[in-house]
This record gives sequence, structure tokens and C-alpha cells, in this order.
Amino acid sequence: MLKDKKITIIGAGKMGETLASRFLSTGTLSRDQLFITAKHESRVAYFDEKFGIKGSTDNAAAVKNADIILLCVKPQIAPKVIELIRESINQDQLVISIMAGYTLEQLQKALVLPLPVIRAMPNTPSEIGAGMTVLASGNQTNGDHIAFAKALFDTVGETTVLDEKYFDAVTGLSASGPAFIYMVIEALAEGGVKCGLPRDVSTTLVTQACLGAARMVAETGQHPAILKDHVTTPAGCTIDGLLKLEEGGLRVTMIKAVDEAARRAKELGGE
Ligand SMILES: NC(=O)C1=CN([C@@H]2O[C@H](COP(=O)(O)OP(=O)(O)OC[C@H]3O[C@@H](n4cnc5c(N)ncnc54)[C@H](OP(=O)(O)O)[C@@H]3O)[C@@H](O)[C@H]2O)C=CC1
Ligand SMILES: O=C(O)[C@@H]1CCC=N1
Repeated sequence: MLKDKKITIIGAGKMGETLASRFLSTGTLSRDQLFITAKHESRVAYFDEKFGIKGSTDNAAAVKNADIILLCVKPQIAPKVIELIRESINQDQLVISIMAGYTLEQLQKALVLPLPVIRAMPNTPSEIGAGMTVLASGNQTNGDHIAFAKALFDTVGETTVLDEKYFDAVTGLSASGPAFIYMVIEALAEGGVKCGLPRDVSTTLVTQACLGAARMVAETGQHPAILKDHVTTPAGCTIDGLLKLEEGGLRVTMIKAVDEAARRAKELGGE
């Protein structure tokens, strides 16, 4: 489906690189199908050296021959960047934005022409094909546009389509979530070190505990609370650890972390 499509990534930073490298490594796209832009020439040169993907700092020229334009700049500079490209885009092209907080309505207004637009919210585990992407589409899109977006993001992990009203929550949980989990992994590994484990062993053990626990939730379909109860032997050791987590307010803190990230995501679109 994507074999003859040309894709321009506007703003090839961390996420642009994550997506491009996966598109290439899975054979979904060839380097000739990809083009990138960045602010600095050094970043453009980096993409050429590392992936053989050509690029430039000229956003308007970069979108002209693309079938799909993937907007990966920060939401704060979206109005400026869209103003640069909008006169070079036509209705045969599909615009996909991964920008946090920047709504389909804002995107459509900034582009002026009624163009097919899709919002996508991926996350960094996309780099290894373990990503999660949520899609929402604008009112000019048809089934083909959604199928293209799905085919693209299916190569980086799981994909689902949701109403746009959920996007700030999706951003706070699914896109920011990996950072929260890395912090948990880091902290638990420190716990192992505190108890005398070598650091590398500690990190391996906590990583496997996280992978195993995540797979248990995904594959057994059981509620996490039930799975937690299976670990927690009466008068055993786990309950003492859980008590410390409750004393430290882990659950409240986690809920607030997602809520705060979602609140900030919403705010980003208006800056
Ligand atoms: N990081 C994440 O986990 C996720 C991020 N997102 C969204 O992805 C987007 C990018 O985030 P991220 O990759 O982390 O950010 P980065 O800061 O790594 O990337 C932004 C890129 O934009 C480029 N850029 C800046 N100004 C311009 C310009 N005028 N024209 C063209 N390119 C420009 C920068 O170029 P240069 O390198 O030359 O400075 C940089 O490469 C954001 O909108 C974010 O909300 C969505 C989901 C997850
Ligand atoms: O922190 C951010 O703003 C971006 C969007 C979601 C994940 N990273």
C-alpha cells in the first residue's frame, strides 16, 4: 500500500528519527521514499550520513512532491511552520500531525485549504516496533487516508482509532507514559542496588519483571489488582513492600502524573 508513496517528515527530531528508522528497518519504505526537514543543516546531514535519507531546511520545497506530510515539529512552532508550507500543499496530499495538543481544527484552520488531515499520537517504543499509536481523522479524510496512516503506524507497533476528544488523555498516558515507566524501572533497580545486587543484575531483573507483568496483563486479560494479589502471600514479604508504596502515595502520584501531563498537552496546542 505504501510502496509508491513519498513521505516528507517536517521536523525530524527524536520522534521523526524514531519513525523514519523503523519505516526503513521494516522495509515499509525505502530511503528514496523519505525526505526530512530540520531547523539546522547539521541535523539534515546527520540523516543523510546515518540513514541515507535526503533532507533540507526548506520546508515549503520539501512538501511539494510528497504524498504524505508528517508534521513532527513541536506544537509551539506549528503556526509558523504551517504558514511556510501551506501554499505548497494541495488536496491530493495527506497531512498527518503527531504534535501534542495541536487539534485537527487548529491544523485545518492553519492550512486554510480543506485538506485531508489526521492526528496521530505515537510513542518512543515505536523505535523497536513496540509502540502504540492512536489516530483521529479530520472531516476531509476518506477510508484510503485512514488506511495509509494505519499502514504507516502499524509498522511501529499497535494502532487504534479514537475520537479526538481523548487525545490529551492519550498523550498524557500513552505518549508520556514510557517516561513514567522508565522512572519506575530506574527506581526499582536502585532498590535492588540498596539490597546489595550488582547494578546490571538489578536492572536486568526489574526489566524482566516489568516485561513479565505487562505481558500478564495483556495476555491473561486479568485485572492488575488480581494479578497483584497472586504475588502477595499473606504475612509474606510483598505486602510489606506494597505498604511502603501506599505510604509513599504511589497510586495517587501516578494518577496525578497522567492528569498533569494531559493538562499540559492541552495547553501546548494553544502556545
Ligand atoms: N518525544 C515523544 O515521545 C513524542 C513526541 N510527540 C510530538 O512529536 C513532536 C516532536 O517531538 P520530539 O521529536 O520529541 O522533538 P525534537 O525537539 O526532538 O524535534 C523537533 C525537530 O523539529 C525541528 N525543527 C525546529 N524548527 C523547525 C523548523 N522551522 N522547520 C523544520 N524543522 C524544525 C528540529 O530541528 P533541529 O534538530 O535542526 O533543531 C528538531 O529536529 C512534538 O510535536 C511532540 O509533541 C508525540 C509523541 C511522542
Ligand atoms: O513531552 C512531550 O511534550 C512529548 C509529547 C508526548 C511525549 N513527549
